[in-house]
Amino acid sequence: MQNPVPVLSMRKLYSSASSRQEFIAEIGKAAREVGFFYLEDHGISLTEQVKVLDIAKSFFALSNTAKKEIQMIHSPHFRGYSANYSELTAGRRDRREQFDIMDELTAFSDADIHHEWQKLIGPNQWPKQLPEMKPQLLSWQDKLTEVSLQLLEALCESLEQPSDALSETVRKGPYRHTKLIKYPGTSEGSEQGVGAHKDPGYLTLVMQDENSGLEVEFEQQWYKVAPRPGAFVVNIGELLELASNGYLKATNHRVTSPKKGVTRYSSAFFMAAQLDASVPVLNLPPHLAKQAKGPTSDPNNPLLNNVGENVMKGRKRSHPDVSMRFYPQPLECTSC
Ligand SMILES: O=C(O)CCC(=O)C(=O)O
Ligand SMILES: [Fe+2]
Repeated sequence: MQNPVPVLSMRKLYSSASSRQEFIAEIGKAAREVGFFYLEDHGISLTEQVKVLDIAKSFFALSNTAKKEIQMIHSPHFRGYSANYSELTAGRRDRREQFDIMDELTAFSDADIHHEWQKLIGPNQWPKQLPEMKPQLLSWQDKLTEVSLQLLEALCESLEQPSDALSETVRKGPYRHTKLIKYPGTSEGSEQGVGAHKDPGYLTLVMQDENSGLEVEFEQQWYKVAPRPGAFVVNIGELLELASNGYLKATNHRVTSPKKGVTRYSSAFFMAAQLDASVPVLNLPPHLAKQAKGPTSDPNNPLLNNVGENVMKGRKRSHPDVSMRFYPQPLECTSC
């Protein structure tokens, strides 16, 4: 079977009332059946996208010394550069270099910290060699937030809820996380660029360059999500699966390394509820509720009520070196 990921045009959301309803039906179907879709006509130009991929290329081309100056190991807030094989997914090392940012904020003073997850909040680390990177990526992050918030509203409508059914959970500002990623080629056949996983938040928007590598699991098979110029690849995260009691689907995906001589660049934007939010399980109408089989992830998943604690748990698991340096007690004890 060919690529099961459908293509949606966001323009429909702002055209006639009937196009809007069409979009809502399409996004609902895609989010339920595949958990992935391509998004076109989202208002972010190809030029802006290329600029972000270009700054990613410039960043990863900096010397190792320059990149190490802003390595994540210097940041208790899990921001900055990660070298190949330093991140773990499903317990295995990912062969990818990354640069992570989140909201640019001032860290809490120790006296104001009541929950460990508050330490996620703080400033980003930026390379002094590329002063344009900070304004460019922060503005990119804002634009992708706008798109994601509109998609979240459309998804609420597709569940026959008011469009603002989840707005309270992002009112103070959703939790946002942007990554620039470089996947180096390999002669080893298929290496783990990033291992199979579901994203934890509400929604993820991925921008790929012209090289494929992203794969999605659909009906127990892996499919390549080929790049589509100008389109974002959007996927549903576990928080939306839980909020819809499993009606919407958070889908496993992974990236396999490109072959020798090819380098793949991408950027992923993750949006979750604000860190102190309690996310409601939506009260679906009976005809949808009877198709909601409960989430495939752990039904006792504390994600719904402890967004911040869960983000922290995920960051520690992915970056054990940062965790060891700043949060030396064992993982199991994070909430004791
Ligand atoms: O690089 C990509 O295409 C996707 C990356 C991804 O799934 C992730 O970082 O969660
Ligand atoms: Fe992902």
